[in-house]
Amino acid sequence: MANSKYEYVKSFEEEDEVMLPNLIVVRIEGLNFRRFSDVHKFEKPNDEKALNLMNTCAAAILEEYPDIVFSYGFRDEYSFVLKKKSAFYKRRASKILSVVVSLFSSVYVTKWKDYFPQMELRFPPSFQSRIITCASMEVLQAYLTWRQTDCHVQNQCNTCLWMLIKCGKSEREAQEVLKGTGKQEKNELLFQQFGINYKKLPPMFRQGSCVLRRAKRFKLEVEDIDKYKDGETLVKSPGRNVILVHSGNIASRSFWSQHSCLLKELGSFEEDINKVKPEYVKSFEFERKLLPSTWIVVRIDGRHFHGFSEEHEFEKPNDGQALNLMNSCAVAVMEEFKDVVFSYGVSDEFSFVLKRDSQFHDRHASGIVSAIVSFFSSMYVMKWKGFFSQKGLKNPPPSFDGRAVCYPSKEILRDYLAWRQVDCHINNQYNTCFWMLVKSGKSKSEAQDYLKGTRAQEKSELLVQQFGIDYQTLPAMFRQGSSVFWGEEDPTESYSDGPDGKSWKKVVVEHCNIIEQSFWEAHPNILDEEH
Ligand SMILES: Nc1nc2c(ncn2[C@@H]2O[C@H](COP(=O)(O)OP(=O)(O)OP(=O)(O)O)[C@@H](O)[C@H]2O)c(=O)[nH]1
Ligand SMILES: [Mg+2]
Ligand SMILES: [Mg+2]
Repeated sequence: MANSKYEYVKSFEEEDEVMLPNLIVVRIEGLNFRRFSDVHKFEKPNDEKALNLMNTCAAAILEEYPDIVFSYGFRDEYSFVLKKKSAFYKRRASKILSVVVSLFSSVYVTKWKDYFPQMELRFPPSFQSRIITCASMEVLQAYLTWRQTDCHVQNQCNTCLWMLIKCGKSEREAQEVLKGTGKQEKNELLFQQFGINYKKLPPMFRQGSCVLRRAKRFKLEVEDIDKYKDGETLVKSPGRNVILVHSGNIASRSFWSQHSCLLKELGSFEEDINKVKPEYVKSFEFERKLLPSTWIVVRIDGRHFHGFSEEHEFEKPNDGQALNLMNSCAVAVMEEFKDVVFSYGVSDEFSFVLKRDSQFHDRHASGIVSAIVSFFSSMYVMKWKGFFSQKGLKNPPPSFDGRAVCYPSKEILRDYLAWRQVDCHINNQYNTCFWMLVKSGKSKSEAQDYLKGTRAQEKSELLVQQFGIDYQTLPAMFRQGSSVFWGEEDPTESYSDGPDGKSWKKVVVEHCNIIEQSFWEAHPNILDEEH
């Protein structure tokens, strides 16, 4: 399809394929979870229900993405390991980290009430995610050991801390008591002061949780079984194809060899390790930064929304409510992330423009993309009922992929937005014709053939002549997409706080031509770098 002079903006997109033979791990972590767990009154130091909710989300990820063969999590983090030869999203880092965090977030919201029936979700949970590349099985082993050691250290420390707080110390005093104490001393403190034998605490708290694929010939009646195999605890089966296991050393040869799918899809470890090389840890913490002083655009796009819209019976070719739901989530993104200065949405996608000098997540691509995608996904599920009161959300809940691209000048940024709006126009005109033909009795392939090679002008005429539709009179939202931005001051209305202390403004949604100069002249503040 001919697609305008603006298409050159695609050349600013960077390749981010994780090359073979690197193994791909995605780690997600709760954003602002301290506040989230306070507001939702999680038990300290471990809330069993919250941990099981995390495990359920991990299980949903394994059920939905067959390339993920192993996952390990504790507290508010989870790591997902893709099989060795995975071609998931062509091994593109940004796509992979975003669809994982997106689905995790939307499942978290969907399943919330199963674990917290008495507690309303007060605000959307958000997670950030990143890719860790492991050049060999040895590096993967080091990564898993590092995470499980962290689980242990954090849990022991938090157990002491909260016991001290529960018996009257302030958080600061408790931290003072624990300063400089080793593993052994902490165990003794727990035993002597509180009669707690650390080793007897639930395995899920001490060891974290693994969700992995069920072996094909898995014969046990899992729900009834507590203990199986050496020192591992199989709690229950959180999904049809996956099992939940707790184990003291997930990066040991023996654990690996007990789970044939790990050996098959990932390979084996040469020997057991008990120390992680510092240079490996450094590599696990590495993150790519986006170029300074460039406009960052994060574009998100619904995953398999063709199927999702069919399943939820969206109106064709445009469902006003579905689009309004997308817009409402974009408004929430702008209110939450004050560095986002403009958003443009069409169909199942939204582009978020961050101001040129934004320091959001230190300009780390994965932090920025995942924070926005995760927040948007949680919001979408939370707001669903408000837009589709008669329709339940089916399983699996929706997810979005995302990527960040830098544009070096305002002109190129505007060409990017023009590219999206031209795309909106082309697709909408085509889809309007296509569905009118189908509704008038043609089969889908007949309609496709009929429209093949037709130009804009011919499509316009077809609509007028055959269906009496003047394309220009169709709703502006369908033809122009939706532009979301901080509106100008209007003292007659009530407003929420604007970006960077500029109060008395509110986010508005308009459907207008953003290709023409006039829009930007009328709204000089949007891309004003003095923000
Ligand atoms: N009926 C209906 N369908 C919509 C609407 N908005 C989006 N869609 C569907 O969502 C699809 C979005 O296109 P894509 O993003 O290219 O396709 P996708 O199925 O989401 O696939 P991926 O993005 O590659 O995962 C469209 O082809 C439509 O089928 C709507 O308002 N009504
Ligand atoms: Mg899509
Ligand atoms: Mg799309």
